Amino acid sequence: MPKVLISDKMSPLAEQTFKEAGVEVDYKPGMTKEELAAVIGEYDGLAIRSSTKVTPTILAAAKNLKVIGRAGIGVDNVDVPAATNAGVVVMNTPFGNSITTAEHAIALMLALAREIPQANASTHAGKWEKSGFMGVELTGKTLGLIGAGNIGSIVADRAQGLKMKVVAFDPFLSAERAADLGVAKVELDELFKRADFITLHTPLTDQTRGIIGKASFEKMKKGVRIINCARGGLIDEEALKDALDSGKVAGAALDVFAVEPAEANALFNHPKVICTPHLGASTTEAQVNVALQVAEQMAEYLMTGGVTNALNMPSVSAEDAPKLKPYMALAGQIGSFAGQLTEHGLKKITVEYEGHVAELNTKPLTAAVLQGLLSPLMSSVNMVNAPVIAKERNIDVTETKHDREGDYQTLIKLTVETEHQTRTVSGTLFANGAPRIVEVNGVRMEAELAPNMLYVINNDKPGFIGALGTLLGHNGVNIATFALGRRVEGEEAVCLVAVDQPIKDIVLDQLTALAHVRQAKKLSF
Ligand SMILES: NC(=O)C1=CN([C@@H]2O[C@H](COP(=O)(O)OP(=O)(O)OC[C@H]3O[C@@H](n4cnc5c(N)ncnc54)[C@H](O)[C@@H]3O)[C@@H](O)[C@H]2O)C=CC1
Ligand SMILES: O=C(O)C(=O)COP(=O)(O)O
Repeated sequence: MPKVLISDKMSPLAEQTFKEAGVEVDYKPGMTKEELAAVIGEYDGLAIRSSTKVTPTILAAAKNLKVIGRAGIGVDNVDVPAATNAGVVVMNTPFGNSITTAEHAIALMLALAREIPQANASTHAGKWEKSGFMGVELTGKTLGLIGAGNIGSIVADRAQGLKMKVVAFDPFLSAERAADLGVAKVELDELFKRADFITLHTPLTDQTRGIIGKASFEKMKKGVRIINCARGGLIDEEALKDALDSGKVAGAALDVFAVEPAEANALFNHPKVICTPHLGASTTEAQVNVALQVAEQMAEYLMTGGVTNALNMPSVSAEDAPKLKPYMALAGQIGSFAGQLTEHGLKKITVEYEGHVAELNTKPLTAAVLQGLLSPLMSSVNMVNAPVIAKERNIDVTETKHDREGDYQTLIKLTVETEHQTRTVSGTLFANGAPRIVEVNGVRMEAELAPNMLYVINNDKPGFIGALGTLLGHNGVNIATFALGRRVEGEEAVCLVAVDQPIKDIVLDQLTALAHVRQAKKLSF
């Protein structure tokens, strides 16, 4: 039974959902990083929010880990490239808390406009400062939206309900989408120039870190108000403090901070700053959504291989997972077959899908082909990291689907180009789901792959098969199945032999020395 650790505070529904799906679960929020490193080796899955930091050290200790599930959106607390290299799927729940977070941004904008937290504190203190809190109206004001994705779009919609004009900067926002949202797509400097309020809704990346800094404040309107419910590192906090002190910025509302938990911060206690402790996603509704969804997604992956909302692997629906399963085995075998024969640097890999298989989601199959192909050549390759490894090594990977009717109802063909040669191998599935190799280097055959196999290229001459059988027999190796094919009579032939005993190197040397043998290799599956 797979075992999952929930290491951040999460709705009890997550635990319940795991149990109902047949997954063992431990709920231990608030562990130190040392405590986490000490226990993570026991688990197949790790469910987190934003507190747990999944570092390379944690991943190195996570010997059994297969999936990390983020009950929420941002995964900047997970070293995703390190997880990918370790073959761990990272998934999030991209929509479960978006409405709630957008509402928090709107709430902070209203609170900023009317200084509600400050007025509240003053009134509780018995000061009755009626003239001390002169606010501004939102109606007719311009809201500058940095990032118009899921949350930014909801903020734009709600802001228009408040009769604001919305301008958006998002390099990936199309003109059509901007028109649908009713926002004006602008460049960042133009946004700074026009906005009365600015709200941030981008992930924290190398491009967005410090997107609001010293130089940006100089381009803004005097009296601008800034809201950040995305990630702390997006704003240079020191520069913001200076801009608040100079009066350039009239107020800032921050839910997120460069360092969290933020127990000390240059902006704390500033009279123009409103703070909440990363509460954007903290509503009953959002926490139910993300807890249920993350547990369902993780359990599905661990129990069926279905993949939803993964950041480092193609999706596989629960419906597709059983259909893909026999093809995964075939794809892996074809890849492994070619990989075991590869002796030179890989340049180009083409995977062609024909017939029934072409109607399926072939992305995971290509990943399985790559895993099979690269595994004999390097250690620790799996479906998650194989496409990344291929890319890092400049191996050109192409996937093609053919509509055409071929000789087989379903076929996967792999072409591998190395610095020295091109090799092909094709396979099909029989009606019972059993994989068969049906072509090698243009030679047709029908071979079932077994744990111990011999691959021989020989001249198509009388006497060869007899000599091979005699040699194996003399060495106590029993032949289980024998597949043979050739393109042209008397020329090159390919022979695939399944044997019941592993073949010793000395037998392979004798075989290579037989007349008419061009190449002989042991293969294992
Ligand atoms: N405070 C909180 O509790 C919560 C914070 N968040 C954070 O909110 C942020 C936004 O989340 P979503 O809207 O769901 O993400 P999303 O992925 O749907 O949208 C992000 C948008 O940012 C845009 N973007 C990327 N690079 C950009 C750049 N250099 N300049 C301008 N725009 C850029 C993208 O094109 C995309 O449209 C994330 O950082 C997420 O972690 C999300 C949920 C709760
Ligand atoms: O979903 C996100 O990106 C969030 O920032 C929410 O964080 P949390 O789960 O509340 O710690």
